[in-house]
Amino acid sequence: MLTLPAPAKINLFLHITGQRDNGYHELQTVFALLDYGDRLHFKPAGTLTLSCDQADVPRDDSNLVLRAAALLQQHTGCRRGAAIRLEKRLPMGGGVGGGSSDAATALLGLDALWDLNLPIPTLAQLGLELGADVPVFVHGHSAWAEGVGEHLTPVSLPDAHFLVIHPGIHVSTARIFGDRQLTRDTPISKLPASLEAVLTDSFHNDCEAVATRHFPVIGELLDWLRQYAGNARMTGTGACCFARLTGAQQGQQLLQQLPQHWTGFVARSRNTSPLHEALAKFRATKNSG
Ligand SMILES: C[C@@](CO)(OP(=O)(O)O)[C@H](O)COP(=O)(O)OP(=O)(O)OC[C@H]1O[C@@H](n2ccc(N)nc2=O)[C@H](O)[C@@H]1O
Ligand SMILES: Nc1ncnc2c1ncn2[C@@H]1O[C@H](COP(=O)(O)OP(=O)(O)O)[C@@H](O)[C@H]1O
Repeated sequence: MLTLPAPAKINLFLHITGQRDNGYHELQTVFALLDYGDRLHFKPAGTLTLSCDQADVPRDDSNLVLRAAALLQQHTGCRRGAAIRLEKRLPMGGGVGGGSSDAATALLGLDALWDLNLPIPTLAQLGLELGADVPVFVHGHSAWAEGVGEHLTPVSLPDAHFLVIHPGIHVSTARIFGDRQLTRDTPISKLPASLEAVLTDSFHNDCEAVATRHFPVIGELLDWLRQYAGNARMTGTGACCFARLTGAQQGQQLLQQLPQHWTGFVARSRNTSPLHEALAKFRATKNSG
């Protein structure tokens, strides 16, 4: 049995700098990986199956975990199976990359379980076919991202705690990107010098205004967070919003005061993904045994 984490991410800012002919948006962002997320359990088996502890998670071929597994089989010709159990903790359509991270963990976990040993760039290329956010989780570093999110430069962020709140709604990425009022001309920025710099006003999330118009509760959530932390912001295309904390304790206190119907978690940013740390341990144990 192999158990691996699928960490969340937050976009510390998100600038839309243009749009390609195929409709996809050019962006600039910093992905901060977090030490909180889903978990996947893998058992060798004759066929591919997926189970999940949460009723609203798709278990059919639309689940990114099964799509990742099928893509890996197709790419390598491998016909081995696995019984995969998904422990879902991240909100779906929350902008914290749960589905993309599950897909990356499935790619890397099955690569290890099936002894395929594909290079990381190959797995990231396969991941990109599943979603723009998958490569950052495959590479496993907090990163400055450009293009549609596939041009990644690892960054070293200072150790920071964040409160991440989900207002209980599902935001479709395609709906936000399809809005005519979305600002698509933010000037290109240079890689900022520090985390503090990206949490200041000149960096922002271009999707925030559109998402708040579609879902006023996101504006209410930002107002609530800003009473306690000036740097509150939405992540990705929503719906979650986050604030940098003075420490874990402040986060626990704020979670106690959370209005009804909102849920949240406190997490630390990680420069190296917990997934890659767990895989390194798995490989070390395998090689020594
Ligand atoms: C913008 C981000 C920032 O992290 O938003 P979140 O999804 O995390 O909220 C992501 O890059 C999103 O990546 P991901 O969620 O994988 O998106 P995909 O499945 O590839 O695309 C969903 C839809 O969004 C639109 N899309 C996506 C990415 C992009 N750079 N431009 C787009 O226009 C396309 O219409 C696409 O059909
Ligand atoms: N394993 C999965 N976990 C979450 N969502 C999934 C998964 N597989 C497929 N999906 C689909 O992807 C959509 C967005 O996924 P998610 O990554 O949670 O959102 P976001 O990109 O906003 O963080 C979901 O609404 C769901 O329909």
